[in-house]
Amino acid sequence: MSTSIVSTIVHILKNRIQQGARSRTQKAGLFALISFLFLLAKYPNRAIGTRPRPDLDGITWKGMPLIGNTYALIKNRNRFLESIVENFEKVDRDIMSTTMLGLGRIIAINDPVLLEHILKTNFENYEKGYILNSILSQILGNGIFNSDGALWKMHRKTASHVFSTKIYRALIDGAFTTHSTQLCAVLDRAAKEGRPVDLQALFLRLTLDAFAKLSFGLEIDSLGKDGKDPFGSAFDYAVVETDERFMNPLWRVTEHLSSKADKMKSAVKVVDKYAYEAIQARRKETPEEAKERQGAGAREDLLDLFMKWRDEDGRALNDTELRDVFINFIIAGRDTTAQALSWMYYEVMKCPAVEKNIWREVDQLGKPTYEMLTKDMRYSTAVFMEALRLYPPVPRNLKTAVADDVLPNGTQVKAGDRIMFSTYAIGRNKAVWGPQAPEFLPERWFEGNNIEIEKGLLTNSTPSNDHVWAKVRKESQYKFSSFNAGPRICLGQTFATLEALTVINMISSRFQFKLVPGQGAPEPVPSLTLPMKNPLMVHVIPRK
Ligand code: HEM
Repeated sequence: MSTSIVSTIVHILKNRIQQGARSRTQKAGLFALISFLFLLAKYPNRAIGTRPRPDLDGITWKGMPLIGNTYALIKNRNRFLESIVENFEKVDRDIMSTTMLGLGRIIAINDPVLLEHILKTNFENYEKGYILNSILSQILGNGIFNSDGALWKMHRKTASHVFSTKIYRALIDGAFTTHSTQLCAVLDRAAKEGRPVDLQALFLRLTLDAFAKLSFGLEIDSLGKDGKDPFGSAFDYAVVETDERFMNPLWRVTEHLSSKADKMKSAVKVVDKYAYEAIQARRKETPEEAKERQGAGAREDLLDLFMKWRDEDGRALNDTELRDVFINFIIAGRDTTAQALSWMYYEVMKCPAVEKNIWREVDQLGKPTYEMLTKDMRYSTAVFMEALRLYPPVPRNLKTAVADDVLPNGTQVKAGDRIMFSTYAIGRNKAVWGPQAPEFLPERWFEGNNIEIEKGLLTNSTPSNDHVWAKVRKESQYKFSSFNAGPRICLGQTFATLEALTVINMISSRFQFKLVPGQGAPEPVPSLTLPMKNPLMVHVIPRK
């Protein structure tokens, strides 16, 4: 319906109201109709509340009256990431403007140059913002993922002290190896009993145990227990439900009308219990007990550091604030690495040449050490990076512009616009990664290999001797953005890589995995991270 027709109808109706006396109901009905038609005229192809943006005409994805692109985005919710990739390919551009109820104008970008501008060059202008904060705060509170400005700086600065080479060495000798050994025992048992296992669930248990111990001194021991993992189940539920809010502008109402609000509350309560127990236990600890826990190196964990923090008035963090630290770091430390390992092993199981190369590498190495993981496990590092490129555990992100800005390609951004970028889509963008972008090719990570590589081309070379394997390519943070980039780059990048390499070293030297037939290709479930929808069922076969 064209704007001028609607305006004429509105005009006629207005006159009619003024002309004759009407009953109250009639007046209300007419008023509602006029308001509706007025809105229709004002928002003919974009969501209510958004401004017309003729400057974005060339990149705008035309929407429906009043709701803009809301329906199209919700319709694709279950394959949202794939649809981003497809839409960018369809328009053959790396920028797109849409509007959505609740989120307003969203400018989606798919280009490392634009990403660098948002994440680094004009970093101060793009914040997480109010909408993101209100959606995430029930689970993440005001933790590092959900904060901006001074609060974010406090979290970042305090936490950064935990990530040092000294700690990494201790972790490889301790938690990483201990938990990987425990995982090997679980796999051993499954192999002996001929019982398939869910590899994704096991990786999640391993990373939860390792990170809870390291960060908050918690002994969750989910790997050692059979049956349900109460923390993991509650946490997963809360993360998936939280993500759903992005696609539902009325989530506050609909959650209350269904049983979701109560279920969400219960899930958060379960998660909180772990956090508060750890905090209480630490508050009760005597100086002698603290000394014993920290060991000879007086190593402080995350909880120690955040409990020691004081603002300029000497105020310490309260229990709720410490709880937020816990939850934010658990999502960072548990889900991401476990999901990356799950997607990686899925790809490895599909490609015997890659599997063989990993074996060649790990079979000539002994027990993991810091030097070995950082220098000698180059092929495995490439395999892990390749999995992160195609399956980034934080697959998309949203920022809000604080003030007007102009992107390097000339696109105008107005204050309040949202910028959406999907690391998943950038990782599959052929203009960025070459024609073989959608393929799993660890070889692309080696210097000297151009993008036209053949799968398994290097199968017959020997990883540690061949010059081709000499150095893993260091890509720009904006091209390979799976760990984010700029001032908010992932704090746990080295932690995650070393943990994953320890796991790969220890399990691939002892076991081969084979996909249980008939389960189909894994699909990601829409979430804040990138879990597989179904269990990743594998047969475990001892190698030696
Ligand atoms: C493969 C594993 C991992 C991947 C792919 C990954 C990726 C990311 C990404 C994309 C972000 C930016 C998120 C955002 O701003 O919304 C991020 C932030 C962060 N990550 Fe990781 N991460 C991984 C593992 C870890 C681990 C193991 C830790 C902790 C030990 C960690 C700690 C953090 C922290 C603290 C931030 C917040 C940084 C900030 O906002 O300043 N990450 N990570």
